[in-house]
Amino acid sequence: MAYNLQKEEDVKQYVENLGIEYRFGCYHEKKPEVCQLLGDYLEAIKKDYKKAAVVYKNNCLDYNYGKSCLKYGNYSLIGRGRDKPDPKEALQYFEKGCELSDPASCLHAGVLLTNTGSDITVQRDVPKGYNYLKKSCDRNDDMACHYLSGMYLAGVPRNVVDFNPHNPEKNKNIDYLIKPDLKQAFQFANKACELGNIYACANIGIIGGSGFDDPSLFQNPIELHVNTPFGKPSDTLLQGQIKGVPCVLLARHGRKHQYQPSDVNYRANIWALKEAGCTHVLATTATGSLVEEYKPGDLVILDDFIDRTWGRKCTFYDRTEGGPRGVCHLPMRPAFCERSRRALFDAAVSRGYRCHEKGTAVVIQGPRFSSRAESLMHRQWGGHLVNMTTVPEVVLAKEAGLSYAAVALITDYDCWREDEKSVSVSEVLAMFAQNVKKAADVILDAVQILGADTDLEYLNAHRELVTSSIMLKD
Ligand SMILES: CSC[C@H]1O[C@H](OP(=O)(O)O)[C@H](O)[C@@H]1O
Ligand SMILES: Nc1ncnc2[nH]cnc12
Repeated sequence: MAYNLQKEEDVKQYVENLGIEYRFGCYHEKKPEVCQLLGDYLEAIKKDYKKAAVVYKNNCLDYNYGKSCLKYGNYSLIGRGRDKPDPKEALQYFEKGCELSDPASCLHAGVLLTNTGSDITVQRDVPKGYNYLKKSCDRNDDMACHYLSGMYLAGVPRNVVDFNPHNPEKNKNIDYLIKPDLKQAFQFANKACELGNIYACANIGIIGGSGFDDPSLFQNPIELHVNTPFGKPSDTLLQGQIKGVPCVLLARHGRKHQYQPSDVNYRANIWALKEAGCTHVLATTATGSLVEEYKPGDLVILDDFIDRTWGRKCTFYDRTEGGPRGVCHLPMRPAFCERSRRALFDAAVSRGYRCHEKGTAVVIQGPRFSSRAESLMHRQWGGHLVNMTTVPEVVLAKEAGLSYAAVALITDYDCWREDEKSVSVSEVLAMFAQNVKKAADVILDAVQILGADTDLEYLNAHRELVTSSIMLKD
């Protein structure tokens, strides 16, 4: 029969006939896939959860249809189509669904067994739950891979009460059922991303410079202690989420600002972020301005640099034990990732902040500021800004195959202007404090822009560039 679905009567008739067809296919032809459709029909169209529950349950038990076990398990878990929730029964159905090769059932069984929420009443069994999650991830369930990545990132303690996400020192001595393992976390996140889970794709490192290392960017961050072949990063990493996008925050100079620019272990910082699974790094930096139009209080999305630093370790490829092998001759044009630069710039513009789309930073060794003659020379060289930290950070991020961009906040006019006093540290910090909200807003919004991006080819391009730049690997 032909239906005219513009007509209400025809639509009603069509829907009724669909129900009749599904009942016939399920009860007379005994086709389990049609019984599943009947359950979905009762649930979504008739909103008759009691009947839907019976159909799913019977289809799971009588016809061994895994997806129906999952559905009935979910009904048991939330008490749908029945008097009250029954998590123990839910687990039985998830386990049966998993035995029947339904990856989502394995995921649900795994989550129930490993979850620690107070409303969960099944006996916690992490090894068993882990096996279900692993089975699910092996069968290409992206959520299971993502969940496993989270377990390895923070570790799973034997006794949940021992674990304090805000006191990593204490956590060092607790008994873990699954020890934190950043390599495993990264591998599972990678697989989840390849399977299309965009929340596992972007994992954004944020390097906060002078005046920007506010842990309250995240709710309930977890502290990660990381050691690297290149030594320790400036501080513990704070791992959390910003509106659902995984992020890792690191204070460039340490949270107590204990490392001056030439003493920052840039290699350990970038390596640690890479180990924590970061795909991107967004950085802030306080900078002096070398040109009139770039005014204190403005933002600049850096697009190039002039390196005036010396003696800083600026490559991972120096035969450090545990580091990569070969000699890496990396092109530096463009120095910064265009995609991440664009995210920062779009974020600044949509906030209505004064922001320059481009700027070359002259990176001096510090810790002293420039002399007047140096400042005038930096202007002649074509620099727009001056700071002390962008090199080697940008270079190492590029060597690590990461997408790196930096938002500079102008704090002063350095010392090139006639009749004006020179920059001072108190001026820099006061100006930064006055404007830090701008930098924070731009970073937070850029995180959302990058997290929602589904075209991730540029991340592969960053990695491939590194591979193609290495000589003498063995
Ligand atoms: C605090 S004055 C100079 C200092 O400030 C900038 O630090 P960061 O880039 O970490 O914001 C600048 O690069 C100098 O290191
Ligand atoms: N004038 C300046 N020189 C170097 N680093 C800076 N950071 C902020 N202002 C600076």
